[in-house]
This record gives sequence, structure tokens and C-alpha cells, in this order.
Amino acid sequence: MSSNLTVGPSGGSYTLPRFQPLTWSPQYAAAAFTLVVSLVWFSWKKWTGSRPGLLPGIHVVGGSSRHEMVKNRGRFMHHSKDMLLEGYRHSSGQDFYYVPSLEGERLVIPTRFMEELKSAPMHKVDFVGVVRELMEGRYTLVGDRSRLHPDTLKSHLTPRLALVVPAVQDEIRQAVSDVFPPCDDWTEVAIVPAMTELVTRATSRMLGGLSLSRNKEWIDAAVEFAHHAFYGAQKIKAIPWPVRPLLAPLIPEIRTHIPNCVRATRRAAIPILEQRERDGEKTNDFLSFLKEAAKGKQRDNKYIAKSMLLTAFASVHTSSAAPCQLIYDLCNNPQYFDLLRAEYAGLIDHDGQIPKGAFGRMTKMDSCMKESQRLWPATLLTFERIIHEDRTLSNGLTVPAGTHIGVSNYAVGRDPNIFPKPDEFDGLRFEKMRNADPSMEGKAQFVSCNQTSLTFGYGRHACPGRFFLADEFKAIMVRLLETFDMKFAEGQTRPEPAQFESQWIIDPSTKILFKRRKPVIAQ
Ligand code: HEM
Repeated sequence: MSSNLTVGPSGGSYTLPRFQPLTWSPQYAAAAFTLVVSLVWFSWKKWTGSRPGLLPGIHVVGGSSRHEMVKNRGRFMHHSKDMLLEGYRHSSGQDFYYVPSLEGERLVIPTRFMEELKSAPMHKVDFVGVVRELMEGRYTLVGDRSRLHPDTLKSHLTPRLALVVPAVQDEIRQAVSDVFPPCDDWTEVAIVPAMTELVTRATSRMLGGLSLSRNKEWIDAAVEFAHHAFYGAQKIKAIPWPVRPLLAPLIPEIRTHIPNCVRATRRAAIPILEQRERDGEKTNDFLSFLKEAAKGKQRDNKYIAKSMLLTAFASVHTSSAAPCQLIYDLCNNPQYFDLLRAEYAGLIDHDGQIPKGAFGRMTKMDSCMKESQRLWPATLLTFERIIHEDRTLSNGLTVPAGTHIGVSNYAVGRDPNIFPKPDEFDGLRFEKMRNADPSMEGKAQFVSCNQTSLTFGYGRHACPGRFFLADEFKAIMVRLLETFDMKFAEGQTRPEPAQFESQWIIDPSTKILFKRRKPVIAQ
């Protein structure tokens, strides 16, 4: 008797193996045992949570009975915004609260405690551990413990921005003309993919110069890597922990897509590095800075390539969402268009480039960027850390080892005691603060990190790319405002990002109407 079934429209096009009845064997017994154990483990974890016991007397958003917490762990996935606000408002931001999540209960701390935690060493108060946990770093590469790229951003890129940014502005000009349609009349543009390509090219020019920013395979890998890591991590989270090492390598993102991105990165970066080694060439881009800063095994070109991919992961999608959010705010408040154009008109050169020194004088643009990020940050929690040793805070509270902490930058940004009319976009809010009080000069800038400015986190892990971002963001806005008028379609309202746990994800299908302000001049 045939062991296969043949099926198909005419009875013969494809073949399925015939179902074989299970026969008892030691292998089946072992597999069944593993399955039962992992299912029991998984249900138990879901029920009890994966964190240490909760501290008594601390408010738990949604209720502290086991039944309520289990229910609310799932709720955090798409209602994190409301849950974080509820916890914050319970004590006007002055006290601790827990938010249940599928990763267990997270302890949200009042911002005044950041000061005593901000400089703690990583083995005690761990930033990378959070990323590893949320992004399943063991399998997705994200959450690598290398310090080369964050340190090099701080030590080499930020001090040399004036040398790097002119080329980035060239790239932005070219990318705007490549990515956007002619827009001779009002034309719908899917702004998120357009901005992602524009930002990825601009950022790649900073990372590795012209040959990287025009390398299509790299640009695709830089954009796709974050998607694959994100979806790969979500699929892994659905697998019970005990069998993850067995099953994770079978997930397409882990087996194929992420390794493909790594290979594409090596193919893009290594020839550039080798060429420079042969020519003894030093260039002002991040690949050269990484090579200069690297020590020991970090000097291997594969290591440098990995550091470049991880930097792209940290920067590309966050930096693309920010100008989209600002464009939505400006379309919603069109009175700012002329104000911003008037500000940069006196600063840009005849090519539309912002000269060195002029970035700092664009205080209205800086204020609008910061206001937009206050309202629409990329993440609703920042300063997320895992506490590895019991830690007693200055108020006497001992936070147990294993606790996942964070501050709700979103709730702080919407606090009416800090920001009057907090739900309104007041583009000049931060410029007014700077003008009214000289001591706010350093605190109300786009790049400032303090207890009321938390978009970029705080302390030793505060975003090291934000100084580059500030210049890139301004250059993109100037180029777009100079080239196009923009507006919402009739009846369109300001799009809200989607919530996914503590992240705010911008809708890639949103369209904005663009119209060219001046005819295209043949180059
Ligand atoms: C709108 C854009 C961006 C936002 C909202 C953002 C936000 C953040 C936040 C919240 C953190 C964690 C800080 C903390 O918990 O204290 C962070 C870390 C980081 N960011 Fe950004 N970032 C942005 C753009 C960039 C860019 C353009 C780069 C690189 C050029 C970059 C590179 C990094 C790196 C490498 C880290 C890890 C720092 C460490 O390990 O110490 N980011 N960012």
C-alpha cells in the first residue's frame, strides 16, 4: 500500500506524506515529556509573572489581585499609554507604581530617583539587559554587550559633527530628489517609507560615506534588520522558554533573514575598510572612527561591521519617525510653516545648506522638534534598567534584584504641572522657556536630558546619537520645507501611532500631500 496521499485539482499535482499512527518509542516519550513540562512551565509563568515578588504598598495599575494582574499583562500590549498615565496620575508622578506586562510587572520610578541610579555600573543597573530581554538578544543580535559603538558615538562622532554633517546635507539634498515624486501639483506621498529611505541614506553617509549611502543592498539591510529582529523576537516570545534553544533557530527571521542582513552589512562595510587600510586613508565617517577607537578583537573588520549594523538599528527607525511626527504637527498647525521658513532663511547658504554654527541658532526649529517629541516620543518608557542586586534607595525602599524599572517619559511629557495645556502642540514652548529664564538655556534644548526631558533617556546610557540626530533632523526639515508645501488631505486628522508595549509605532500607510514650491532646476 502506498504511504502517500496525492491531492490536487486533477488528482495528481502534489503529494502529502500519509499520516503515520504514533508508535511508542523512547524518542516520542522524551518529546512528549518536554512538551508537557514546557506547557506547564509556560502557564505557571503566565500566572505568576517572571519578576521577583512585588513590593508591598506600591500601587499596581489595574489592581493587585493575581487575577487582575494576569488580565492586565495582556492589556499592556495595546493600552500601555493609558496604563502609564493612570499610574502616574495616581500620585501625580511622585510615587512608584507597577505596570503589569507580559514580561512581568515593571516598576515605574519617580524621576527624582534617576539621579542616584544614573551612574551605577552595568552589572548592577543594567541597560543592555533590558534590550536583550525585550528583543530576545540571544537570538536576534540586538542587545549585544559591545560598548564600541555607543562609546565611539560619544567620543568620536559628537565632537567631529562639524566635519561629518556637510556630507550628510549633500546626501539629504540628493535623496529628497531621488525619493520624492515630482509633486508639481498636490501629490499624495506615503511619508513613512519615504522618510525611512531618506533618513537611512543620510545616516549611512555619516556611517560610511558615499559608497555606503548609495549601496542599495546595505540600505535595504539597514531598514529590514530592525523589522526582522522585532518580528523574530515576538515569535520567540511565543515559544516556552525551555524549548527556545531548540525551536528559535527554525524561525525564518532567525534562521535566514537576520544572518542575511549581517552578510549584506559585511559585504558593504568590509571592502570599504580594506580599501582604506590599503590606502592608509582616514575619513571623517563612523567606520573610520570605529576603527580608530577599536581595541584587540574589536579591530576585526567583521566586528566593526556588526557595530555599524547595531548603530543603524538604534538610529534608523527612531530618526525616521521623528520628522514624520513633526510634519504631522505642522500640518495640524500650519501657522508654523512660515515662522520656521523665516528663521532658517537668514541662516542657510545659497545651496540651501545650513552652515556650521547656524544649527545652534535655529531655536524655533529646535523648539518645534522638542515639542513634537514631547507629545509623540518613540517609546513611552525610558531609563529602563534591570536591577541585578538588591538596591536600597534614598527613601529606604529596597528594590529587589531582578526588578525591571523605568520612567514614564510619556506621562511626564503630558503632566499639566510641568507643561501647561500639555496636549496642545505649542511649537515655541521650549524657545519661550529659554528666553524667559537663562538657566533653562541648557535644559530646554532638543538634546537636553533631565527630569522633564526624557525622550533620550538619562544618565550614562542617554542616547549617544542625539547630537548627530539634532543636526540631521534640522537639515531634513529645512530641505523639505524649502522644497515643498505640505498639508493633510481634506478631512484628514493627525494620525496617532500604534501602541506596542512601551513602544509607539508610526503607521507606515499615512499619506501627506506635497507640492513643489519651486520648479525643479536641471542639475
Ligand atoms: C528620534 C531618534 C532617537 C530617539 C528617540 C532615541 C532614543 C534613545 C533612548 C531612549 C535610548 C536609551 C537611553 C536610556 O535608557 O537612558 C537610546 C540609546 C541609544 N541610542 Fe538613541 N535615539 C534616537 C536616535 C539615535 C541615533 C540617530 C543614534 C545613532 C546615530 C542612536 C544611538 C543610540 C545608541 C547606540 C544607544 C545605546 C546607548 C548605550 O548603550 O549606552 N540613537 N536612544
